[in-house]
Amino acid sequence: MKVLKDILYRVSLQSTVGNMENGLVDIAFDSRKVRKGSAFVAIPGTQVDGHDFIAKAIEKGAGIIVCETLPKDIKEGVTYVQVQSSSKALGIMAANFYGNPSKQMKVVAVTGTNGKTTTVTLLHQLFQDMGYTSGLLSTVENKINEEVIPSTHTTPDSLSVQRLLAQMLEAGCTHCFMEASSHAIVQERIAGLNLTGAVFTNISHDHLDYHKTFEEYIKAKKKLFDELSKDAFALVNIDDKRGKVMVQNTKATIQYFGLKTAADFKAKILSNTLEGLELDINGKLIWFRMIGAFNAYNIMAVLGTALLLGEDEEEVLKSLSGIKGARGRFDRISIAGITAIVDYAHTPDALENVLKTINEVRTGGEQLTTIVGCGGDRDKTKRPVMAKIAVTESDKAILTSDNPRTENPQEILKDMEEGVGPSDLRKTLTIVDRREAIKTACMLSKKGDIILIAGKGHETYQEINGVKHHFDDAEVVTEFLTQLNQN
Ligand SMILES: CC(=O)N[C@H]1[C@@H](OP(=O)(O)OP(=O)(O)OC[C@H]2O[C@@H](n3ccc(=O)[nH]c3=O)[C@H](O)[C@@H]2O)O[C@H](CO)[C@@H](O)[C@@H]1O[C@H](C)C(=O)N[C@@H](C)C(=O)N[C@H](CCC(=O)O)C(=O)O
Ligand SMILES: Nc1ncnc2c1ncn2[C@@H]1O[C@H](COP(=O)(O)OP(=O)(O)OP(=O)(O)O)[C@@H](O)[C@H]1O
Ligand SMILES: N[C@H](CCC[C@H](N)C(=O)O)C(=O)O
Ligand SMILES: [Mg+2]
Repeated sequence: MKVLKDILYRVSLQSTVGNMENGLVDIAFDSRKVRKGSAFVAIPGTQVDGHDFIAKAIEKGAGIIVCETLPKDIKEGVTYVQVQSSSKALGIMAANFYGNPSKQMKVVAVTGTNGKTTTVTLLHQLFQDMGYTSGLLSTVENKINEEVIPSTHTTPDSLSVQRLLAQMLEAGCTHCFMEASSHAIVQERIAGLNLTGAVFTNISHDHLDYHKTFEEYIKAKKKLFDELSKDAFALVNIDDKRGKVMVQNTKATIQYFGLKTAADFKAKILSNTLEGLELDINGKLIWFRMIGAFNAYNIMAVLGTALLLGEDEEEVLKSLSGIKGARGRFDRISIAGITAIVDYAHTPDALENVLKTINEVRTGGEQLTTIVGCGGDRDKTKRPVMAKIAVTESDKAILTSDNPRTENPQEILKDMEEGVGPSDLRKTLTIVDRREAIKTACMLSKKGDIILIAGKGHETYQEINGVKHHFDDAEVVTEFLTQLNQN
């Protein structure tokens, strides 16, 4: 049995009541998961306050309570630990509980509005390809070597992070590549991690529902770099206007990557087509299977990380050149001479990048139809902006539902329509039902045309009122294009 005082190593304590030698069988931050002998950590949340469940946790057998405010009613035989931030304490306690796995592996966290999943997935594939056993924590899936563990968040809660890392270590993983979402950084889901390095891809409009202002959103991402140790590396996109801000207070060794500005890892795009990218990297001309200029940034982030981890440039480029990237990111489906592209672009910046890429690589003449929606219970201010980008950059746009969650899809679409100017109305359709929207786009397309289905990428569900219904953009478009092909 683990002992409380060991688990609290490096947690800054404000006060304690009771026996610090008490044992614990596990740690829980949800009273519903407490069992006899658990330590319960009370966290103030966005919906409720964990402190309101302390009595419930004790009733269920918790012998240790970690909290920010001590309850009035102190129970005999229970140990109370008061800390300034329970979520931070939880991260450090989780790391101690699982034996600090991140100290025995090389863990790299990637943050930024777009490109996190792509970058960590490429890194995982690259290191597997180069003969390492490595782990992955991402929006699409978590992986221990090649074993897939379903993912519920972009960055799991801190207990899950540490548990997964411990499992990775046990499976022989030497590296772990993980996404650090801004929510996770603010909520201290990565507290207690010993990072070998952190990467910044870019920052643009998203999640203002949660962070309230763009400044707060920048601050959230910057916190990752502020907290790196002096032995770590901070690899930053120099072409992003906030790149330097990210690392202005870091103790880590700063390195830059980019395409436009002088950088430690720099590339030039030689060609950009629907087949892939050709890059000039230090005079070497290399072909990659990834599509779009934004992926040149992701490739450079991956190359920089691999080199900072001590890998050989030639070997890295050889492997990287054959890698395809993450599911649902610029996935191409060609049937009946029509090209459908399924992409996870769910921010204005991502949508603009994907559409610009398509417009750069298309030959002209063909019709480009974009199907896009915006998620419910998420940043409302991006809705008109994304609709505007879709209609401006395409020949036809169909506004439809993404994951409405608890919102009325019609209301989300009304918010989106605000972004469509009068002159663009004639090329815009609004079809609430996503399946109908995809069907309509297929029926309006002919040989040579392109359909972009944006926003859901790898997702295989549509979340409506708390229920996830099976829905897969790639599956639906394949069904309708196949029907067209047969007629
Ligand atoms: C807004 C947000 O990020 N919420 C996360 C947060 O929950 P919360 O603060 O709302 O928690 P709460 O429900 O208020 O409860 C507060 C505390 O009381 C506890 N509780 C609650 C009820 C009870 O009966 N007993 C009890 O002890 C809860 O366990 C919790 O510790 O902490 C939870 C545990 O870690 C997360 O699961 C939850 O993610 C929700 C489900 C979510 O949807 N998060 C999204 C927005 C998210 O995190 N997204 C990012 C990616 C974004 C991106 O970059 O695209 C991600 O990393 O996935
Ligand atoms: N470096 C990049 N810059 C801008 N856009 C990008 C970049 N990389 C990918 N994208 C676009 O953003 C979409 C999401 O990419 P990805 O899943 O890699 O990002 P993410 O940061 O993991 O997103 P999330 O916050 O949802 O986890 C892609 O489908 C593509 O349209
Ligand atoms: N991690 C992002 C994913 C958005 C994906 C999009 N399909 C949506 O549902 O809005 C979020 O939770 O905001
Ligand atoms: Mg992601």
